[in-house]
Amino acid sequence: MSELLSGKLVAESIKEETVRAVEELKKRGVEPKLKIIRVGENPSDLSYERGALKRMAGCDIKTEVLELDQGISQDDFIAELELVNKDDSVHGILIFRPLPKHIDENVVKYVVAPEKDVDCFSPINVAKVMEGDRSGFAPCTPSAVMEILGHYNIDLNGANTVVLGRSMVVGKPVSMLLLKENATVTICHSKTKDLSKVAAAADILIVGIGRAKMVNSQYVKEGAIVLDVGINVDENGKLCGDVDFEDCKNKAGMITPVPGGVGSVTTSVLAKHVIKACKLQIG
Ligand SMILES: NC(=O)C1=CN([C@@H]2O[C@H](COP(=O)(O)OP(=O)(O)OC[C@H]3O[C@@H](n4cnc5c(N)ncnc54)[C@H](OP(=O)(O)O)[C@@H]3O)[C@@H](O)[C@H]2O)C=CC1
Ligand SMILES: Nc1nc(=O)c2c([nH]1)NC[C@@H]1CN(c3ccc(C(=O)N[C@@H](CCC(=O)O)C(=O)O)cc3)C=[N+]21
Repeated sequence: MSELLSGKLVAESIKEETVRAVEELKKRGVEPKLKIIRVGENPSDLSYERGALKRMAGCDIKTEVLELDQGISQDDFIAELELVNKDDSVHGILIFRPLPKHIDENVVKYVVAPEKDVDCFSPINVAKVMEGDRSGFAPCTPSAVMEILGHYNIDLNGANTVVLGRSMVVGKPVSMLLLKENATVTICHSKTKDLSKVAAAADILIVGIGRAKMVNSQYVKEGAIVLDVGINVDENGKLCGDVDFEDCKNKAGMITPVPGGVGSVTTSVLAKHVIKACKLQIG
């Protein structure tokens, strides 16, 4: 059995740092606050919301959920978002995505205040991730991957890293964050030829494709480090990743489980980002 990369452990260590930072802010009379904006009742939004609320409570970060009707017009959504932008008591804004189809994300993304945009929706923050400028906010999930690699002192310098998936939520930003740390990055997607062969060349394999247990031991080089970003529900209704953990656990050198892996670090990063946003805004 390979070494388990424990997201829970990493989450706990980020949480401790965050709790201390919140205490400091409160001494200065500042109460950090996150506003979650949810349109409708998408189950995956609700599941993230539950985890986020629990984590924020554990860090003593005030959190409010703005629940908007599934049918809200784009103009009304923008008006609501502008109110949150202007509200000085709110330091961080998390908008659940994807938004309903009638609300154009390519319009709305320009509205969210970049200094409050804790999950990298604004093009300003996307550009900063591309440029390797750490002054903005990278999305929480890719940042969680980096936190795990950092916590376990995994050397990225020149490391042969393969990322499966190229979404704006996971694959693309994590690739840019890895590149910033001088990893050599190969980005794969649904059109990649000989996917298992490309993956099996990696020293570090990051998987975010949304295909339950698709990545088996054929995709994994002996001793490779495997981080599974996937969150799916298997045939028995249990949470599982995009990696077939049972098949890969002996071949990989280090591997994240699901649950208890990357997903459990995401909300800790969210809390960390709220504190960063708060500090940015109070100066
Ligand atoms: N841990 C957490 O907190 C979070 C976890 N997730 C999870 O991460 C996973 C990915 O999410 P997300 O990026 O939003 O998903 P998307 O569906 O937006 O993107 C999936 C990506 O994987 C690629 N892909 C899909 N099927 C294959 C395949 N058979 N072979 C190779 N590449 C493939 C797609 O390629 P193409 O571009 O060619 O279509 C695409 O780039 C999901 O399991 C999701 O639940 C997501 C957000 C947060
Ligand atoms: N702007 C935005 N950013 C997101 O990151 C985002 C989003 N919108 N919309 C919804 C999806 C879905 N998503 C989940 C994350 C964790 C769990 C989850 O189940 N987490 C478990 C832990 C899982 C584990 O331990 O691996 C928990 O919190 O207990 C589910 C869903 C994020 N999303």
